[in-house]
Amino acid sequence: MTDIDLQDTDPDEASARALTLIESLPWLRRFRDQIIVIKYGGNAMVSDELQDAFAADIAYLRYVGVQPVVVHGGGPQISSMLDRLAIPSEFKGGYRVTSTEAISVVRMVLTGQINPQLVAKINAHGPLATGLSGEDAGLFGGRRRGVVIDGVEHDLGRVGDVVQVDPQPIHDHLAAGRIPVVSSIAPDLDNPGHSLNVNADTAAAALAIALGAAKLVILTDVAGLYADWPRRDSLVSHLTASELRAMLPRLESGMIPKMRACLDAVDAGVETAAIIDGRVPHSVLVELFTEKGIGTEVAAQ
Ligand SMILES: Nc1ncnc2c1ncn2[C@@H]1O[C@H](COP(=O)(O)OP(=O)(O)O)[C@@H](O)[C@H]1O
Ligand SMILES: CC(=O)N[C@@H](CCC(=O)OP(=O)(O)O)C(=O)O
Repeated sequence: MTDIDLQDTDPDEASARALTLIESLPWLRRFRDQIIVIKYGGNAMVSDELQDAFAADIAYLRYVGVQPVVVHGGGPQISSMLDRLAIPSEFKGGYRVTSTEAISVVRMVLTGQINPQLVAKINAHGPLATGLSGEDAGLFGGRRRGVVIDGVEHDLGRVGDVVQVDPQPIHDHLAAGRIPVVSSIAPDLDNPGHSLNVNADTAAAALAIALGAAKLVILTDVAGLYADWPRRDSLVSHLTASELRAMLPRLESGMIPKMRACLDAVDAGVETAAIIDGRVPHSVLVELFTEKGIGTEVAAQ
């Protein structure tokens, strides 16, 4: 046993720490046994410190009785691998135009590199996480999509939407006490044997809906949604689904799939969806277990 020097214990500091812990009580109660889908974007993975903090948050959720499900992206990591291999890559309307050559690199980076790396980081806290891709056990079914920019339809190549989800493989892992970590690749339903590159925000929303998740949390590289981007004083902390619907046509590039994902999730019955700053270590815990949260929260009302 360690001796505690009572003279070193500052009662004010101890109370402040206790307040932070007790503030989490209603949220621990609210989310206990609930499924929460957390989308981890490539921009929030840029340092070992951030990845370690994220992995600790996910393990924490599991140990307090939440059922976390992680969906990850890796846009910047895919871009740098495509650059190294001299494969051209461009974005249209927030989606990567993905050639036949590029899709195998996307799959290699997401399912082959980022996914096992994240699983290993979470498993540093116990034998908890298991990796899977949207191609495993019929989890996702995808269909190709294009994008409309200024009224003109653009082809995106091997890019798709998740149009079908079989939540059973995820439920099986959750029932076994595991944390599923999912990469955003889907089999092409119209072209058996081929895969599609799915935006990870879109994949996370489809999974949250199919699982009946209590909340969707999306980590990104800004403090949240700015009503008047890039004016720093226009950060929105809470908005309703109808306010977001009205704002959607005015949003730019990367924010479009993200806010669309939040809206789709809330419209389909996920109680709340939040965009949070993945550059802030432990932002997942702050969002879930404090009264004020962090970032932008979307709710039906
Ligand atoms: N209204 C807005 N509010 C916040 N960020 C915005 C907005 N419009 C555009 N952005 C841009 O969207 C980016 C986030 O999208 P993206 O880069 O696709 O993120 P991620 O890689 O996390 O999926 C921000 O870094 C910011 O530059
Ligand atoms: C179609 C499409 O754009 N797919 C994304 C998939 C990865 C992703 O979404 O990663 P982030 O979450 O880090 O942005 C891409 O190729 O970059």
